[in-house]
Amino acid sequence: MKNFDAIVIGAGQAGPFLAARMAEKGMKVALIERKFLGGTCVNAGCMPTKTLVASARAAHVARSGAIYGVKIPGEVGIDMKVVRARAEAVTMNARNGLIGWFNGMDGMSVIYGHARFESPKTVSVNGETLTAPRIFLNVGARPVVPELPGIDEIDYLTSTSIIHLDTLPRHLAVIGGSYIGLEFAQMYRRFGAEVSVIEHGPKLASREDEDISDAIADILRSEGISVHTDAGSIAFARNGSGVNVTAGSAKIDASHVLIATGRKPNTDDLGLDAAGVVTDKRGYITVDDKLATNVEGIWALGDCNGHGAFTHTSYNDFEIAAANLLDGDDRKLSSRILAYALYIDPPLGRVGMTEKQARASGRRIMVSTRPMSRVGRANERGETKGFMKVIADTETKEILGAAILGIEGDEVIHGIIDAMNAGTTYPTLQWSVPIHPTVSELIPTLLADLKPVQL
Ligand SMILES: Cc1cc2nc3c(=O)[nH]c(=O)nc-3n(C[C@H](O)[C@H](O)[C@H](O)COP(=O)(O)OP(=O)(O)OC[C@H]3O[C@@H](n4cnc5c(N)ncnc54)[C@H](O)[C@@H]3O)c2cc1C
Ligand SMILES: NC(=O)c1ccc[n+]([C@@H]2O[C@H](COP(=O)([O-])OP(=O)(O)OC[C@H]3O[C@@H](n4cnc5c(N)ncnc54)[C@H](O)[C@@H]3O)[C@@H](O)[C@H]2O)c1
Repeated sequence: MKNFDAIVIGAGQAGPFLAARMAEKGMKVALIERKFLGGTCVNAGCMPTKTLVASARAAHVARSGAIYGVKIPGEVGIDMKVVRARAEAVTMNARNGLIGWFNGMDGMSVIYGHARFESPKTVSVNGETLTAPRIFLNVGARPVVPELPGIDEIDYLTSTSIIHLDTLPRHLAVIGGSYIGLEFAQMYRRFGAEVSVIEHGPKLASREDEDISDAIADILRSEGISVHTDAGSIAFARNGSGVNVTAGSAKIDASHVLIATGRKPNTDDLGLDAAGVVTDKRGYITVDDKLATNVEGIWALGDCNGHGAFTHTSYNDFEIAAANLLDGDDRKLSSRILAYALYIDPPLGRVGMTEKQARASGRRIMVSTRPMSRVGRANERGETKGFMKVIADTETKEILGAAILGIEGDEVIHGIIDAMNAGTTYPTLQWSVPIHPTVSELIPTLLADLKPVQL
């Protein structure tokens, strides 16, 4: 049996940083990872996909050159091998950066292998037993593949395998119309594939307000993507080297199928029963406001606790755990204001409540919207799709939430994220003096247009 002061299982976006902080404090730490340091974000998520999105945008801008008076002789072509190699290089730089950082770190043992609990204080990996008074779980999640008729007869892609594709599909059918599905749908359309999105719900990106979901669908349709919502029963049949996809009355002759129907936590093969750790019925580990599980000395961070499914929420879990356990601070999960972006182009930046959630909260609310076509910067850049929206509390004047679907929306939203985290009310933010010409300069104008809504 090997003794440690702490064991971290999973090297995603929380575990490595917490392990390093603990080692820095003089603790003897084991960091166990079954695949690659950096987890999903670095190896199969944000970093490769956003690199691919950048290639897709370059193709789109090149094709749009004529609008700007830029002449490109001949057709814009895509070299998928180069596209793939770029994403691979970004991943490898980040992964190797982590490997280099951990190499020779005092007090740190990085162990590659699949870890399982044997008891609340012991974990087995590669046939060895390790023990520690503190165990941190950062095991992440993986794609869900629904048992749809015919799925076992076909070759399908998931978000993990599609990033290794270095050829262009003739027709990509994307099952699932949320973050993963929509980012890949637009990307592959811009690479030159035909793309159909099949979503069984009534709206794309269904966590958003309907006006946002509708605007997203318009953006994708305007680029020639077929969008099928309320898709009815979905089934697959092999057709030579391709796949016939049926979705209600729609029939799609696809060459490739991407399954993007959600993710599930990697908690089913972790021996949680041996430790007595409780999960909810979907397998997410139950944690309190300080990320502690029901078993003393075991914490769960990142996607596996179901309180966020983003890199920044996982990293924030590390910050909360480190602040409480190492710095004598008192940080809580419930203080986090959720923000995220959807990286279609133009992107959607989001923070706080949707209008739907604000209405359901029973508050008296005010809402303001502004189309990007009335934003000077967007007109100058020739990219006027989308709109901005903000929701505020009529009585307290708090900003409750915002959505910026438009050029630089993922960056512009940070003005509102910062204001909300600082507790700034909308009348104060209205008096900021932003820079011209920017998209952000319209935020005070947007706030000035807040109108009460009928509940
Ligand atoms: C295609 C895609 C695009 C995304 N884009 C974005 C984005 O733009 N922005 C954003 O914020 N988020 C994005 N995400 C989500 C983001 O990647 C995750 O939320 C993020 O990686 C946080 O994960 P984590 O730290 O919880 O764990 P992960 O990063 O999933 O890491 C968990 C690690 O634990 C390891 N592991 C699991 N079980 C065991 C075990 N028993 N023993 C040893 N090791 C184990 C795994 O191998 C893995 O390395 C994207 C996800 C996908 C799939
Ligand atoms: N930009 C980002 O931050 C980003 C990008 C990609 C992924 N992610 C993370 O990855 C997670 C998973 O993303 P996702 O898009 O796979 O999942 P999701 O849970 O967000 O969406 C899944 C979608 O698939 C649909 N669906 C489910 N079953 C279906 C079926 N049988 N047929 C047709 N449609 C079906 C759902 O209605 C939903 O719209 C997200 O929660 C997100 O946090 C984040």
